[in-house]
Amino acid sequence: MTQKIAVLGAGKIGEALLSGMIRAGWSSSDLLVTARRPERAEELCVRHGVTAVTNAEAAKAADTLILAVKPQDMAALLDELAPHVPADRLVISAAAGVPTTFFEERLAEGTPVVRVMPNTPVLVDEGMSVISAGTHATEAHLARTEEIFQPVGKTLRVPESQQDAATALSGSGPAYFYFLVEAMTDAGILLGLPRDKAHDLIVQAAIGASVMLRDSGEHPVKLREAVTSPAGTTINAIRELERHGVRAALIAALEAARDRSRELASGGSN
Ligand SMILES: NC(=O)C1=CN([C@@H]2O[C@H](COP(=O)(O)OP(=O)(O)OC[C@H]3O[C@@H](n4cnc5c(N)ncnc54)[C@H](OP(=O)(O)O)[C@@H]3O)[C@@H](O)[C@H]2O)C=CC1
Ligand SMILES: O=C(O)[C@@H]1CCC=N1
Repeated sequence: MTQKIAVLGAGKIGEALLSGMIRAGWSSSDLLVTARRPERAEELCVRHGVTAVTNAEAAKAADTLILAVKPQDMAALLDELAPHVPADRLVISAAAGVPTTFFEERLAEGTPVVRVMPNTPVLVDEGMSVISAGTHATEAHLARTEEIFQPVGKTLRVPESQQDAATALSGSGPAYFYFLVEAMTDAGILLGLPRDKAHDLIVQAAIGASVMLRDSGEHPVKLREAVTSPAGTTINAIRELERHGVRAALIAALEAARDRSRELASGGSN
C-alpha cells in the first residue's frame, strides 16, 4: 500500500496541517490535496509543492485521508467519496461535532475512522490534537494518526463522548485568547498607550504567563496570587473581572461552543 496522505478540503486547518507535515519531513511528493475551487488548489500547489487531485483520485492514491471540510459539507463529500474509498483506507476527520458513526454509515463496512480535533497553533508546532477512535480503528490506526499530528504539537486520546467538550476548550480555545488580547489592547489604548506598544505588552504577558503555566507545575491560582499584592493594582482589576461576571461568561461561552458542536453532529445548518 502507498504511504501517501491526502488532505481533502484543504482550507485553513487543512493547510495548517499540510504545512506542519512538510516541516516534519514528509515529502511533498507524498502529500495530495483537494479543494473545491481550482484557484485554491493551484495556490496550495505553488505554496507547498504538493499535488492537487480530485476527491476520488485522493481516495485511490492515498492510504490516509484527512477530511477537513466544514461539518455542513461533510455529507456531500462522503456521497462523492464513498464509491472510491477501499475499506483499508484510514479516514481521519477533523470536523467539529461530526461523530465517527456518521462516516462509518456512509463508507464501506469496516473502514477505520479516527476523529481528531486540532487547533490552529499547529501552524507553529504548538497545536493540540484531541483524538478518538471509531468502531473499526485499531491501535495501529491511532498510532498512525499520532504520527501525523504529534510533530505539530501535543496529542491527547479521549473517549469520543468527550470530543464536543474538547472542541469547546481546545479546538476553539485559541480564539478566546485572541479575543482577550484584543480587549486588553483596547484597554491599553484607553489608558493612553499607543496601539503597537499596548499590543506588545499584552502579547508578552500572555507568552510569559503561558510558559509559566506550562513549565512551573503550579496551579493557576498560585500563579495569580504571586502577582496580586496586598492593596495593590492587580486585586482592583480582579474585583472588576468578578463584578462583571467574566468567570461566568467564560463558562457560558464554552458551554455554548459545546452545544454547537453537538448540533453539528448531523452536519448541522449554517
Ligand atoms: N479553523 C479551525 O481552527 C479548526 C477547524 N476545524 C474543522 O476543520 C474543518 C474546516 O474548517 P476551516 O479550515 O476553518 O474551514 P475552511 O472553509 O477554511 O476550509 C474548508 C475547505 O474545504 C473545501 N471544500 C468544501 N467542500 C469540498 C469538497 N467537496 N471537496 C474539496 N474541498 C472542499 C472548501 O473549499 P472552498 O474554499 O472552495 O469553499 C474550503 O477550502 C471544519 O470541519 C472545522 O470544524 C477543526 C479544528 C480547528
Ligand atoms: O469554529 C469552529 O467551528 C471550528 C472548530 C473548532 C475551531 N474552529
